[in-house]
Amino acid sequence: MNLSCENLGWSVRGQSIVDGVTLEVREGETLGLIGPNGSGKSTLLKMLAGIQRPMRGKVMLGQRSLGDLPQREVARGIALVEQQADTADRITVRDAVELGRTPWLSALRPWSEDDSRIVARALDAVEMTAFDGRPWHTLSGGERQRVHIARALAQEPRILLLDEPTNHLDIHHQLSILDLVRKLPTTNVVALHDLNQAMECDRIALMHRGHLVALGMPEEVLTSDRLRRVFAVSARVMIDPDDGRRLFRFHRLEQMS
Ligand SMILES: Nc1ncnc2c1ncn2[C@@H]1O[C@H](COP(=O)(O)OP(=O)(O)OP(=O)(O)O)[C@@H](O)[C@H]1O
Repeated sequence: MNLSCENLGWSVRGQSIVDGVTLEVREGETLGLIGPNGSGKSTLLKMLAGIQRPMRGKVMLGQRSLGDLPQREVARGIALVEQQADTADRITVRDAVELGRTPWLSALRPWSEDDSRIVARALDAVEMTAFDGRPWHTLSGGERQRVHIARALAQEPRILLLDEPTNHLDIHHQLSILDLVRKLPTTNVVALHDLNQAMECDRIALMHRGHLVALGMPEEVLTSDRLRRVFAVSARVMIDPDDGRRLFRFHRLEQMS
């Protein structure tokens, strides 16, 4: 099921934060969402997830506008891991992940062994099984981030939206989370600041001052001219001799000779 948006916009006090964004996320792809601080990535993700109502335009899940769908149906289709997500203090790691099953439960469909298996699998995917009885407030920032991701996985969405999921994570867990996300059978949109990590996505969407200024294959979007204009950096491309992949090394513009 495709997620798309048309002419999406959101403003605050007359200032445009997201403006005229039209985008179709392809089924099964991992789309990297990049852009400088304040360029509108989180606002766009929240509108795509249906937790922030667009002021202009619309978000479509398949053929239907998100605004016309019941919240429960949206929650079964789309999971969002927010940047500074927090949760109530007095719960354990397992409780937090079990919350991901909420959209699937009802009086007619109570908690079952299947739900327990899905929760266990989600904890395992983020390497948090050993923490399952730990109170939430005792977790480190990176551990909390991994539990939030597990909660989203337990939701078994078709579309997974992640706002800087590698924030707080050590390098091992950054790589394993990104690897995990790429291998999931879901359609993913991942906001990232690390442009070398973004290069590993199927496509990249580049936001600048609320506008979507480029969308395409990583090497088409991340040209040195764009990096200079949007991020005010110059980039040197290096090739990894082991696998031939491109890597960036960045310099602030004023450092350039
Ligand atoms: N409710 C709000 N009230 C006022 N300003 C807002 C509000 N929400 C967002 N903004 C502003 O909109 C701009 C875009 O914010 P957003 O969080 O979408 O950017 P971002 O690209 O995700 O940034 P970052 O990379 O720093 O996380 C920022 O300048 C932010 O301060």
